[in-house]
Amino acid sequence: MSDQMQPARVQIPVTVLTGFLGAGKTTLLNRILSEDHGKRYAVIVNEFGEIGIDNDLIVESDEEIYEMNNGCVCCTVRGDLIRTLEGLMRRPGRFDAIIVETTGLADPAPVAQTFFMDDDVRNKTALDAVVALVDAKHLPLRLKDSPEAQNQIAFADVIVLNKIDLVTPEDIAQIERTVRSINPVATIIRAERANVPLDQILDRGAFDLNRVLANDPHFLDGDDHDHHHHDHDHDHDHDHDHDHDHHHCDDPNCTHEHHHHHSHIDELGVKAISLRGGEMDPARFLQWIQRVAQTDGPNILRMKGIIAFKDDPQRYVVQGVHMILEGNHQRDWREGEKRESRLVFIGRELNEDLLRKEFEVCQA
Ligand SMILES: Nc1nc2c(ncn2[C@@H]2O[C@H](COP(=O)(O)OP(=O)(O)OP(=O)(O)O)[C@@H](O)[C@H]2O)c(=O)[nH]1
Repeated sequence: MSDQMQPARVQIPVTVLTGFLGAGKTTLLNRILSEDHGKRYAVIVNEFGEIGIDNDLIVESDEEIYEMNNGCVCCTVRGDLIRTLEGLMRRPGRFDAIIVETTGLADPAPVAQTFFMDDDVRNKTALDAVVALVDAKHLPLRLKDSPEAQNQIAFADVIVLNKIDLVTPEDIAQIERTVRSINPVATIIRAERANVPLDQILDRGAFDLNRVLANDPHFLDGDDHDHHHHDHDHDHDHDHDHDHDHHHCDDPNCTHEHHHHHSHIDELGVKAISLRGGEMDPARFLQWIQRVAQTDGPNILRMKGIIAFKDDPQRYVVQGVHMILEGNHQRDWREGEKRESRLVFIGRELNEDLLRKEFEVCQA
């Protein structure tokens, strides 16, 4: 049936934020949520690691935030994504656009595919742009060790070359050439703390299905297996407490790599270590975390935590990428909120037992 036969529909624009671990996706999302643009966004966040820290790092706003923490959006939680989108569509008029923040290890292609595969989703939404954040400082390293980083850049319509404050002007020029060589057509915007003019990333109508099909003629094929996946998801929810969420990807029926070079997280050798404890001694904790960033930094793709310091009325947020570490007070602990400390390391060859022991010793 030709599209002309269909009655005109209002399609809700969807922006997909991609980019490797720590590249600046949440920073950009927080800008979008904080800026006075008069639009209402529904935000869907998918996170790697089971403690759910990302959701605590998103600024408070009036927007509706939906969390998907049961796996990686590019594989097992695609069914969740479709269900969440369908739920949103049942309440039209509550928001003007949708933003999907993917995990740093996600392949954006199957996420984008979702907006074309499912009839209901396809009719009611329009993929507006895939926006990729790039960490200018760590990109050369990422291109060597993480094929996902390259996929994310290759698939993007708009690329935010972020963290330019951490590199020299000569480096930026070189990195921009590298990015350009991976993706010759995307718009590239340089940024510090993702300070891009929002009209350059939102409501762009930048997603180009024809370009995607030219690169991957199978982009719109193979719905069967995906349906199988949807049925499959919930069998695995109990896996949740294992060291990380991605083992279900070993499902022999998972065919993403078939079309999309999806490298499994296990193949990347990336592991998430989630630590939980009580109140921490500030001096001991800060000294320890700085030492860890120094000694284990090369293996730490991402670190983030929310720490309850003894006698401190505010939550302390600590986060890092490799050897770069940041810490800030965030907000007051709420009445009745459990004063616990949570810390996640995502990386390679990390000594879980040792990190766990040392973390415990930092407790007050
Ligand atoms: N120096 C510097 N730091 C930045 C910049 N943008 C973000 N950061 C910091 O980099 C870290 C990661 O930023 P996020 O926005 O959380 O990155 P993300 O892509 O959401 O990370 P994941 O969700 O873990 O994949 C945080 O500590 C940020 O404060 C920048 O332009 N310059």
